[in-house]
Amino acid sequence: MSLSMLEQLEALALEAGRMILDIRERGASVVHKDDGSPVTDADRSAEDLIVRGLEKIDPRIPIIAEERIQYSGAPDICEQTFFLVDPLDGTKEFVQGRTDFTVNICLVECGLPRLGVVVAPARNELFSGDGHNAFRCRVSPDGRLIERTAIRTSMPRRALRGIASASHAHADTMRFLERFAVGEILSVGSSLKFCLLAAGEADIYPRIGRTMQWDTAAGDAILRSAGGCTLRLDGQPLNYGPSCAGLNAYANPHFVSFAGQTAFLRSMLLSHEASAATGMA
Ligand SMILES: Nc1ncnc2c1ncn2[C@@H]1O[C@H](COP(=O)(O)O)[C@@H](OP(=O)(O)O)[C@H]1O
Ligand SMILES: [Mg+2]
Repeated sequence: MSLSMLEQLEALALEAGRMILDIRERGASVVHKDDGSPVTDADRSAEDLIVRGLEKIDPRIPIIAEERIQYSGAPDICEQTFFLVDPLDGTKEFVQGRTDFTVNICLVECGLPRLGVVVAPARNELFSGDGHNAFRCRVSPDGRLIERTAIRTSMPRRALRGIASASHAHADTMRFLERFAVGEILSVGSSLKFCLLAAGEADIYPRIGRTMQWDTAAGDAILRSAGGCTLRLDGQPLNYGPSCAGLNAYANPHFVSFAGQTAFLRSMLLSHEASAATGMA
């Protein structure tokens, strides 16, 4: 029986996750990029493995991957169909010896995140979504899927449960959470934030700060597949694809991810005039 595209992406992300854990076991070497953010040999090796795998799955689909775009530039994107790859999201957490780091692969179609896979290798977990259904899977210590459970977002409560970046939650993010009367706030590194919204463990994830499309696409695909949504602060949809020439082409605007419906989040954003009041749009 031939595997679906989602199953092939899951297998590839699991393989990359195993490689990352092996490198961590041996001791990863860390250098800092021009922007001061860390990169390790685990990021680079996992990305090479994923790119080779994606080229085998469908050589016609262009690949935008975090590390290679910095030295070889971006390929031409036709009709907004392409893979977005972040081989190791949450590199800071990885370097600090924490478990909230992930492997991310997303297929973008028509500017929308359609298929997404996020593997958290140190937590033995995989999340995925195909546009209709989302899954949380347990992974065995040798990297096999051993249990697949369907997940949905939970109906947001009156006191929203917030989730924010562990390493990059700026004052603007905290002000946003206060404005929306968020009660408890979980602090988590990497794209796991989207996955925890998708699994019903949090309600709202505002990101008032810099992210790139490869950081968010796979997690966002899973959240949307589970019934949630992601909007820019002005209430417009968050889309994927190059917005200009150069490296900033794949930078995201500020955004909010939500466990409920798009119309509800949009009316919340507009009624609170979040972007206008803070100048954060
Ligand atoms: N000052 C900074 N240093 C490092 N990464 C930053 C950053 N500001 C934003 N980021 C982005 O935030 C991502 C991590 O997300 P989070 O803060 O939600 O854990 C990083 O992904 P990488 O770890 O793949 O580089 C990076 O793209
Ligand atoms: Mg990243």
